[in-house]
Amino acid sequence: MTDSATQTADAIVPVVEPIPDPALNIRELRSAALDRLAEGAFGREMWDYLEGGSGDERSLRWNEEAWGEIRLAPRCLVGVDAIDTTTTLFGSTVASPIGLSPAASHKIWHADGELGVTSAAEEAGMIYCQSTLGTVSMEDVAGATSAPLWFQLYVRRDRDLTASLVARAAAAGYQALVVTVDTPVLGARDTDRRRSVRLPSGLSFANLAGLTPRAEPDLPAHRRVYVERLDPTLTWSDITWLSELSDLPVVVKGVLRPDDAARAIDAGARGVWVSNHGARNLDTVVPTALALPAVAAEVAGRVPVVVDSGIRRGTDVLKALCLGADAVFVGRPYLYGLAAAGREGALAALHMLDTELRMAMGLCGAPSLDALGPDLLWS
Ligand SMILES: Cc1cc2nc3c(=O)[nH]c(=O)nc-3n(C[C@H](O)[C@H](O)[C@H](O)COP(=O)(O)O)c2cc1C
Ligand SMILES: CCCCC(=O)C(=O)O
Repeated sequence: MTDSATQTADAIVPVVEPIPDPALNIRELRSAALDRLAEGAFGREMWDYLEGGSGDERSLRWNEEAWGEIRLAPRCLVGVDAIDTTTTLFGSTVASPIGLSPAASHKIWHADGELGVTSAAEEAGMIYCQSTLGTVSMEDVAGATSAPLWFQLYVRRDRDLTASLVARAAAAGYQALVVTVDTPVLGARDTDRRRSVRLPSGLSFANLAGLTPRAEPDLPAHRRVYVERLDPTLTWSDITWLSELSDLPVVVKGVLRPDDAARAIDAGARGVWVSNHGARNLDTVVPTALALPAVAAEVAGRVPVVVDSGIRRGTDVLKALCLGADAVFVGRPYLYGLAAAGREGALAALHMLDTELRMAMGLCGAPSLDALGPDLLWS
């Protein structure tokens, strides 16, 4: 037996820090993100901005629950030794139907920021959609990656400035213009309102650098950061204008109703994105798992249907594909990874979802995406 009193310091104090168990799933990555952010000066503020929903956060809970509640009816004895998840969207063939939803200001969670995340998307073979409100410019993102890129547009009141963003996205090689239509005004994001969410010093909205917007209404300081960047006058005629403005296919993000999906296509959109913005805007809004089937039925294959909000497992991805989505995007999951461990954490999140999707496809007797259909859902 060792007498602890005679042990040397080296024997008592571990020389190497214990390595934390790597997170195995998005829930564990979420905990890791929370732990890491809790150490930083503005960590709690940044966590609340990442995680929060609007109002009483009912839709935030529903989003995840609604995917979870759909039950699977797997086929057996199909032969699933080779699983193929490749798909083609707007002319680009990608390894996975999972994509990265646009999210503002990645650098507030980790210095790796947008470049780290796009590098992870490239390695995972997934589409990255950059936000208008990125902390790295769209040109710098495009110059640093060969990942397929889409550009998310917040239409500005100043249409000349808006048109200049679209022209830059086209010139920089983005492959689609995602127009967010579910945020004409800001919702009841109570935690952000209480904490006056703002960009930490040293960071800026790089796409908007040097652009002076037309004078906008006077707002209290805490509402300026985001509200100034929204346009409550947006209507369907703007979708037509945008779809004629460049060759970029316009994808309308934030559709929840079949009649709006039909109007989007009539207005010139070449893609429909079913989203409730991760329940960050309108509380008690329908979860996308419930909205998707009717939208997909209305679209009927005329244009690609994308879905996001509440996807946390490969089984959620599989269910969305069975319900008619052509691609399934995630927001918070890769941001948890980014906040927990920068580029490597974001990559871990993408690998988790990809691995789980492949497992679910194998277990459901669906070796390729075209084998996924509503018959795999228990009714
Ligand atoms: C922190 C954060 C910032 C976001 N910023 C944007 C944005 O700039 N533009 C946009 O269209 N959507 C934005 N979204 C919404 C996402 O694109 C996406 O619709 C949502 O996160 C999907 O839900 P999920 O987080 O449950 O996956 C943001 C979401 C989060 C969590
Ligand atoms: C005004 C919206 C700011 C970015 C965003 O879309 C989000 O935080 O969800």
